[in-house]
Amino acid sequence: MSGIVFEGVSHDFGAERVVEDVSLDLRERRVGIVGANGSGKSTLARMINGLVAPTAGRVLVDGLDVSREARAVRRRVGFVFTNADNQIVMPTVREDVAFTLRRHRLDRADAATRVDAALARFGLTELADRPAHRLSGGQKQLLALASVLVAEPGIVVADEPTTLLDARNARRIARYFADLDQQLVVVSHQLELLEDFDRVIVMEHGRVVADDVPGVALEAYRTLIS
Ligand SMILES: Nc1ncnc2c1ncn2[C@@H]1O[C@H](COP(=O)(O)OP(=O)(O)OP(=O)(O)O)[C@@H](O)[C@H]1O
Repeated sequence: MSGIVFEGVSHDFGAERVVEDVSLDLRERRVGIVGANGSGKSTLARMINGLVAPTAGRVLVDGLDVSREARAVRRRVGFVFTNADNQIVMPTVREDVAFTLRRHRLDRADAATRVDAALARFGLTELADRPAHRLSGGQKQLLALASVLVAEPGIVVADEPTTLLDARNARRIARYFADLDQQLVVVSHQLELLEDFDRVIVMEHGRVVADDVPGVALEAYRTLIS
């Protein structure tokens, strides 16, 4: 059973219900999630790898219940945070990308080859020995993507991964996403990034209010916020 399944999922932060009875069966390769600020997109995305637990219902990843089998799920799901600073754990750019591979039991040469390839793919080769915390906001976003994707997780969830990128790097990421073999779930306010996705979910006040091919779903969202 591959894919991501939400079964009657709700989530409350204190007295506030921020996700309300969401049921989805996500098997498409590229799924976008859009919605106004505070509509519950990040909370929904975070439930895919157990960063947030459902208050009601359950989330399954490849048939595994995320609440019960969090470790196994986290090995399959790579999560790219909105705020890349949350993700930087090592002093330099190269070390940070390499850190993801520490559990992969690769020999040094294989690991170095993969790290170099990831750095090149995200335009970070020149910055490899720089202190990671001193990169610009956009460079940190590229680093966050490289650090997650170097491990080639089966599913990639990215929460607003292109907000700080210039047009050239945003196109670089869009092309990279288009070529990615893995399943990809992207939360974004940049609607053009999702235009050639397979499916787009529109959230409003914690509920799914549209769920369709991008042409239809994005139009519904534009109408909603206009
Ligand atoms: N840790 C938290 N504790 C309490 N409330 C929270 C927490 N995280 C989010 N919320 C609240 O839950 C609601 C949904 O937040 P969420 O981050 O899922 O929205 P979003 O659609 O991703 O918004 P944005 O587009 O602004 O990133 C908001 O009202 C927010 O204030």
